[in-house]
Amino acid sequence: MTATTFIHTEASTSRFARIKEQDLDLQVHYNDTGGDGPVVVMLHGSGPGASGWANFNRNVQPLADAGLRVILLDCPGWSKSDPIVCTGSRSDLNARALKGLLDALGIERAHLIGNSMGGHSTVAFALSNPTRIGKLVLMGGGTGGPSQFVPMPAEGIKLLQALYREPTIENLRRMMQVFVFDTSHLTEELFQARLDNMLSRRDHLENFVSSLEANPRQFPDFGPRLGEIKAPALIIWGRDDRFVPVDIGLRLLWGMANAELHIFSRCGHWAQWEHAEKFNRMVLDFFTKD
Ligand SMILES: O=C(O)/C=C/C(=O)/C=C/C=C(\O)C(=O)O
Repeated sequence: MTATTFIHTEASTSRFARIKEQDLDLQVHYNDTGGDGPVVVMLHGSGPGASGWANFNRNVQPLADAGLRVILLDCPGWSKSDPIVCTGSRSDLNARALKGLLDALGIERAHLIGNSMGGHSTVAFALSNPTRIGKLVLMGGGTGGPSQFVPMPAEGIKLLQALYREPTIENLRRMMQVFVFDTSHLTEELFQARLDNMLSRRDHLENFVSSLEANPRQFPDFGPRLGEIKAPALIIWGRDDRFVPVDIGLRLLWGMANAELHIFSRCGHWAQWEHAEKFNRMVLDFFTKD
């Protein structure tokens, strides 16, 4: 007899929570699935139409099947979470939202996986809530601030901002062309899903543009404070990342007390999607072994 695999879908794992944390009093959307093992929260990037599910759809099943409780938070201003204009540090705002969600769900401690903006937010959360974190996985993000080699904003970030200002399929294709290394994996279905997500929440797009106008540096440089983070951290980067260059990963490696770095070749800004199988193995190994 063969065992039946439980398939974790966006719809069946979709949940809402009211969170109150400092200045925040809003509804956030999240996905919650998996086993009764350690909790892992995944935080998505800042692209138009991004969401926890869009960023991590290749990672939920293997981690949940291994018994982890997998939570994907849609940050305020994305997907089905409430809209917001952010005039200060977006990394810290997302960290407050995460604290609010963990409190609402009665979760004391969690491993965190952050992609791009999600990496910045993970570091912000680790700095403000050091007793609430287990291990950290950071991909394509962890701190704002300069690259030593690439003019900032990087070409991908310029295309991302252009897409927010003019959310058309042409601008989406332009951004996605530099988003991943091997563009042959980008299907029409993926483009359409992204476009639908984007256009279904024009308030989010307009708020992002207003936020940038109020404060162009949404993601502060945590460089001087990285040494405060003692939690084990696995930093994963794409060699060919044209959004957040690979030397930002090196800055994290040097700055954090207990970090290791893996660089994938033939990989852009979406390591967890472009190299999903190996990424999932590495992360499971990192979470389950001492
Ligand atoms: O400006 C930064 O440092 C961060 C940029 C991002 O967070 C870009 C992320 C893009 C995605 O993850 C996406 O799915 O669109």
